[in-house]
Amino acid sequence: MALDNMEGNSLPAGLTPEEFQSLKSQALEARKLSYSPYSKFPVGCCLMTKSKDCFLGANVENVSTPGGICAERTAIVKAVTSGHLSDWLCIAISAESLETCITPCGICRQTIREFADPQLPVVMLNGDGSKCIIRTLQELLPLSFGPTPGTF
Ligand SMILES: O=c1ccn([C@H]2C[C@H](O)[C@@H](CO)O2)c(=O)[nH]1
Ligand SMILES: [Zn+2]
Repeated sequence: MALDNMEGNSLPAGLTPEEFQSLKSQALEARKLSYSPYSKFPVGCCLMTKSKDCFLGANVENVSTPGGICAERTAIVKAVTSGHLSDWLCIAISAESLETCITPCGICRQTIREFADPQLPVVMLNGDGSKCIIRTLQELLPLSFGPTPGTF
């Protein structure tokens, strides 16, 4: 419980408490955009840039399972194709479980790594935002293989 609450986490740098609340509620809200008839596991994502622009994503599945895409990568492709390649402030995700905070899959961690600094905060929420785990990308993907040699 302690780990999943704000304890051990610090507010992502550059965010006011109000902006953090908004980030969390947008990640929760984004679940409504999910197309997940196969898993019935809606996931929402809010990617916030340093200019506080928010890109929402949700998982979009396919009858051919590998054709599905996670919420995180949906938000990422929206941000990148809107010109936001290198100015990310943080990324937040939520599924429906009230007990457990969702954590990003390996492919999404690597996709985040393509564009973000290893210090990017990743905010992992439970289903109503009452629990939260915040870790840097580096903590989620140690010794990462990224596009800039020598940065892990
Ligand atoms: O961090 C995650 C984990 C899972 N999913 C999606 C993929 C699939 O559509 C469904 C079940 O795994 O949840 C995400 O979008 N993000
Ligand atoms: Zn993923």
